[in-house]
Amino acid sequence: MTITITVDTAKRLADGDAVTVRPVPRIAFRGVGLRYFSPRGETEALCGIDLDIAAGEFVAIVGQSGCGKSTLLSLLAGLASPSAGTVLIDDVPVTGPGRRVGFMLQQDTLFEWRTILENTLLGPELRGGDMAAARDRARDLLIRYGLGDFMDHKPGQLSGGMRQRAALARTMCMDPDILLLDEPFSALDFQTRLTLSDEIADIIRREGKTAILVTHDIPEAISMADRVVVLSRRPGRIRAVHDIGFPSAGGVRPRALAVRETPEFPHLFNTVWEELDVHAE
Ligand SMILES: Nc1ncnc2c1ncn2[C@@H]1O[C@H](COP(=O)(O)OP(=O)(O)OP(=O)(O)O)[C@@H](O)[C@H]1O
Repeated sequence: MTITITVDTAKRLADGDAVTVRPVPRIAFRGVGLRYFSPRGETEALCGIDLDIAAGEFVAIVGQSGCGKSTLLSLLAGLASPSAGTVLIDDVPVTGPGRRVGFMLQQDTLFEWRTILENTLLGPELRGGDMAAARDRARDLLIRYGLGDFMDHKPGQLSGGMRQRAALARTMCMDPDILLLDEPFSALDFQTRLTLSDEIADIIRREGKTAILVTHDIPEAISMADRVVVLSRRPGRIRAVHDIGFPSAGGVRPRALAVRETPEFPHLFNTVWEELDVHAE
């Protein structure tokens, strides 16, 4: 007999059983569906989502507008509950917002009246605890993200890319295991977007976080992620999952550019584009 088990259940096996040990995924969607109810009627946003994401993996979600991408993130953040199925983090169902999940959004939502350091310290202030340690961590993060000289500046004195790095520092200061990135670069100009997406993917990988990026930008998804998940039109179902085999950044050219110049890129881009089915009625 061959049994596939999780690490947790390995102890219970009888001698002689052939065993494939599979670690518990950091994130699991099991048969997940979600319907919104409003005075204007019912909207089925997601249907039959089954997806495992390993610890440390970087997954991008692409799909047409309104297909349920942000809803998927809200389910993981515990801000919405599934109408069907279960969302699990380390095998534990998500029942509400928790400390393990951090958000990075399109709008950086920095408080304009607070300095960059004070913005970075917002989470620890709300959570309470050792503020001296939090201050050290915040300073260290800001230095590492290239904002060491701007800690005492107000957000209005920073460029769009710097503001997003500050927003990332604020999220990372809470040390989440999982990062949800909801179109974090879409308000930036193209050049900033390319370099910042590289920088942020590197930071997230270096710090061993598990990340889910929602984006409309196929090249961005391909160049940042380990896997690209394509959702169908609403109700969002998983249409395809692509493993991305490009090596990590490290060269002189930004990975976002280098990936676009590989021979595999056009085929992958066209495949995802067709799966998005933008012209269908
Ligand atoms: N709170 C809500 N109440 C009712 N319907 C909602 C609610 N939030 C989202 N919807 C609907 O659910 C569907 C999925 O929305 P969602 O924001 O998840 O899509 P999306 O793929 O992230 O869209 P976009 O790419 O445009 O941001 C849409 O039709 C949206 O109008």
